[in-house]
Amino acid sequence: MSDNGGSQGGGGGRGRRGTNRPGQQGRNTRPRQARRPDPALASLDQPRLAARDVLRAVRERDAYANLVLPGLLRERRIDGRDAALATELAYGAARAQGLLDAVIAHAAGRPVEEIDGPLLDVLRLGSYQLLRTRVAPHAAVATSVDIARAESGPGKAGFVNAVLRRVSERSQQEWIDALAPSDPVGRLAFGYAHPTWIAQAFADALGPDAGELEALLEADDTRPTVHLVARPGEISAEELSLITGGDIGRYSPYAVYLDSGDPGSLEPVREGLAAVQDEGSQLVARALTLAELEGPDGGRWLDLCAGPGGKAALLGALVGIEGGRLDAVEPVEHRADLVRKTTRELPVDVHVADGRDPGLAGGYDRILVDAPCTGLGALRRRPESRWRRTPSDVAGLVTLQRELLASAIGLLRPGGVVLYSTCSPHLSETTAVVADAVRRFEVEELDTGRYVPDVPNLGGGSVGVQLWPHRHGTDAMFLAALRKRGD
Ligand SMILES: C[S@@+](CC[C@H](N)C(=O)[O-])C[C@H]1O[C@@H](n2cnc3c(N)ncnc32)[C@H](O)[C@@H]1O
Repeated sequence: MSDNGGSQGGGGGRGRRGTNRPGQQGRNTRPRQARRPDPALASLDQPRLAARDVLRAVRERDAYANLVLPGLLRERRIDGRDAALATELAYGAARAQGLLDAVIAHAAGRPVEEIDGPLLDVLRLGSYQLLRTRVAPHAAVATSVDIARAESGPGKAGFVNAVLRRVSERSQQEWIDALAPSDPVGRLAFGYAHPTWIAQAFADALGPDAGELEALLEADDTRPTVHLVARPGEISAEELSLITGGDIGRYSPYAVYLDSGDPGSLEPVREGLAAVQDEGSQLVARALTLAELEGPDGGRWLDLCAGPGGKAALLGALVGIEGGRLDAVEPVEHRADLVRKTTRELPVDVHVADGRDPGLAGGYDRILVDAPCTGLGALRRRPESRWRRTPSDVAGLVTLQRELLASAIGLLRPGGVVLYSTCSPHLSETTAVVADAVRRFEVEELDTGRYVPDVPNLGGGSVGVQLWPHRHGTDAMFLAALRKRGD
């Protein structure tokens, strides 16, 4: 599913107002109940132990690193530089897992599946430091061996020591030269820690600009800047920038970029005047408001896939300025709750329903279909997700995307506009879904680039607009505006 995030890809983040990422429902995202402190672990390097515990939660219980880590840091009172180190190591090792595992397997002389899980976590942590940070090699090895010894005994610690020493014999580039596949896409994918099928999907979406694949993968292999949205009618981007010290965004009139720090601790975020939201998501919501209708805008707007509510909050604020109302549909109860919280005090009505048949009267002027998707455009924000997704995820999502877009078109009034968006650039989820709708229904595609004004480099694609991390610093959001033909 697409996201949002610290969460940004699909809308809001994890500020006090409680936004969450799409696609995270049903996961065990809470830090486990604090265990009784183990005296053997108390003497270990605490930031590294925290990072290791995050890797373990990701491996053992399918947890999301970016939701587990903040709780762990709070619970263990790890802050300042230690918190920054734990964050860098946990997210970095989760993101680079495929590359690290190939190196570990080679150094250990066996597939990683044959290495005990708890030792593999420690090896990933140590290898990440050796290959991708400036941590001194002896410190990377010694701290990892200490963790393995405290938990698994001296024999296992010896194994960790031997493998990490072998890893340390080559630089990251030397390992890439030795182990990467020889085909160009596979090689880039390996070096920038992406599954090859995802790099290939990116290359396909770049099309004639596929020469940018390396720049894209590099941007996608880096921790992103946090983007804030200044809620219209509550605070301006200028005021938010003054209060937070962040820079005003380049493209969205509501965006402010934060270099560092915990956005949840900022007063405007705590008070609900601002929230974490990728600038690309802001542009998507704004594009719906700018698209040209035929006939006047009656102020009946609909967000058909609203949870957790990042875009609904922006749309609710904007429709409210014109005296209109937004209906927000979300089938997952706890995500609908997040929409309610995020849109409190806005002219928004939340409906727990399936967007394919939401039971609402038609005749909407503007509809957003921010469809559930693979989220391949927001991998930067969800460190481990690239290693969880599989090509087989795509087909089921495409069916749902087509059905949701068809439902939206049915709910539009003639002359009304639907904006279809995904935080995935995968062509099956983007241009193919739109082309299918244009073929099957009485809709015309509008020139979507006009609704993201002043955003350069939108490429020459024939359908919709594709934003890219390496070009725009946003998640790889796709958007296309369709207008229903008049009677
Ligand atoms: C990409 S997210 C939307 C993000 C949201 N627009 C935001 O900005 O916060 C997709 C959402 O669609 C919801 N969804 C899944 N199946 C759906 C369906 N059949 N009808 C409507 N929404 C659905 C998911 O639960 C998820 O919350």
